[in-house]
Amino acid sequence: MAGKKREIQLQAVINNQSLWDEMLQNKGLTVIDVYQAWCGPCKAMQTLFRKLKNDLNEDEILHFVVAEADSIVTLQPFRDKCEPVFLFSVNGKIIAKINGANAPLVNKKIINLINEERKIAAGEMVRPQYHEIAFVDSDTENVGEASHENNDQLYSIAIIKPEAVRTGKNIEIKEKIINAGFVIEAEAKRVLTEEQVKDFYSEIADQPDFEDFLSLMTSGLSYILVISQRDEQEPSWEGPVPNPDTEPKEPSEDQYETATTTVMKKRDSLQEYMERQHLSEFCDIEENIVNVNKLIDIFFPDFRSMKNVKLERIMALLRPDLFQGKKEDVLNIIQDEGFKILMQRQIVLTKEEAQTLCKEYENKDYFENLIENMTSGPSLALVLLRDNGLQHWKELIGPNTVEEAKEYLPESLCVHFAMESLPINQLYGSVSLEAAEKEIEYFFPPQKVLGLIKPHVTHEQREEIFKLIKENGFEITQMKEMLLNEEQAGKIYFKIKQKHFYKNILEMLSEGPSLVMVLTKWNAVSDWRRLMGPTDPEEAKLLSPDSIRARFGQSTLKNAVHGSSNLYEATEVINELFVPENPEEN
Ligand SMILES: Nc1ncnc2c1ncn2[C@@H]1O[C@H](COP(=O)(O)OP(=O)(O)OP(=O)(O)O)[C@@H](O)[C@H]1O
Repeated sequence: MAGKKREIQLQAVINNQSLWDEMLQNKGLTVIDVYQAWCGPCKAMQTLFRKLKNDLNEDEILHFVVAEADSIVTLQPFRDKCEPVFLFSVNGKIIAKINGANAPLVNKKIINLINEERKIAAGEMVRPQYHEIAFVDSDTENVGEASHENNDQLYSIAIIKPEAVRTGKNIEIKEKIINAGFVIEAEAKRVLTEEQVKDFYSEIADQPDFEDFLSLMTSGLSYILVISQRDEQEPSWEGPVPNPDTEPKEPSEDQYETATTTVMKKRDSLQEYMERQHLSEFCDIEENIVNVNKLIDIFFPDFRSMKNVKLERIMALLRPDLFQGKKEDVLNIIQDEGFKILMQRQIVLTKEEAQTLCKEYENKDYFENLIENMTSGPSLALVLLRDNGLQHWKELIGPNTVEEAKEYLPESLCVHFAMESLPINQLYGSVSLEAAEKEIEYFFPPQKVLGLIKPHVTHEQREEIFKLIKENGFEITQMKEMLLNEEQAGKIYFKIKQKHFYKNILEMLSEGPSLVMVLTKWNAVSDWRRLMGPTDPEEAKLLSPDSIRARFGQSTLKNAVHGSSNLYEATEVINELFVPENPEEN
């Protein structure tokens, strides 16, 4: 009975409409456990609420109530449901709902909202424009606020600031985030525009040093990370679910302690974790769901659709006979099957390489012939990307030998492209995703090139160029904004220092900050030059209308971008302009 007494003190009972309306006058956050008369309030969550009440110690702005759906008209949509529902009212506005006794989610929601209330009270932020949620029948809803809560609520956004990226601190921050049990779901590297900074940090915009902050935040590359909690870290305890047929049991004091501690420890917010690690000055965390969703929409427009897709990268190979005879046919099929060809190259395999790639045939009597055949001329190596790519490629090409393929998968490419010369599958594919990554690394070793976006290019055009860079398979591994001085410009353009137009280049570069980037991919030097297009934008428009210079160049001098001419030049200039990407390795 001691437990019962505590419950009454913990949660006010709301069992008619006028008490409900009165409750909406509460200042701050009210956590409402909506219950049915026949099954009573959710006992399992009371342990958590009691703990939060004690830990947060915010009785003025944190209230807990139980509200009986059967006797309150507003709560009609929640009648006759066996699953508990928790509503969150801030200053009388119901702004969120969580279905089910999901202790971690409820815990996180309360802590976030109370932290917000504290910041608002301290004048550190303005009250967000919450939208009041609509109550819909929770059995029929499959979109809207509730699914929002269950699916999206768990994401946070981390913005690693330019200064941290410049000094290589981003590596440590990412490692710590991962080691603490969070998952980096997506990552973008961007120089934030002034508008973006003003928008995201609007709550501190009236502070005297905001202009300095603005220039720091736009001075170079920031990392924007979408972060979630790792699933397996979810505490298994959710407390006993109330059963209408039996008297609900209170957890024992022991259970109560362990369970609640688990909840509190494991679901520590990312913000709290960063503060404990003394990393918050390098990295801002956004956990407010409205802002998180806004940031995801801006920086990761494909994020939600991509989350449901298992994109896999594999390596495929057309053996020499097939490559010589039917290359176009095979490439058409690959594209028709929904694979994106990320990279491709012709390669004459060495004996060792052929032996490694043909390992599965090493006991066959034709192995020697096979190796001879494989090294006799160019093969075509491809990196393919597709949803469920590994399995789909295996099914498409079929088994290792034509004999097996005829028996088990007569429709496969193995049968379709069988060649007289050898009884094997003329197509190869990685056996696993791990093997694929190793093969890709081996056959398509990444190269770095310096890319420079010239000062005349606008922020909007930069965004377009980032898109092209990404679409063309480059990774921006380092980036910063620099007002290039004569010495730095001389290092980039050392080859043309004697040219008559060199002084014009210096003048053009002094007109404003350039954006310098390290672009990484296989064959980066020549691929970047191809993407830039011819030096003269007019010529580019004719010869390569989709190139960057054709689209954003104004003249030969103001031709939007620069790129290293060869690998040696790229390495030299990158070393001059950037600190090593991983300082601890050096
Ligand atoms: N005749 C010219 N008049 C003015 N500027 C020029 C002229 N020719 C080249 N430039 C400028 O000098 C830069 C370097 O010239 P270069 O001949 O090395 O061209 P590139 O290799 O196509 O370009 P980049 O080195 O910038 O990638 C060009 O990008 C252009 O901005």
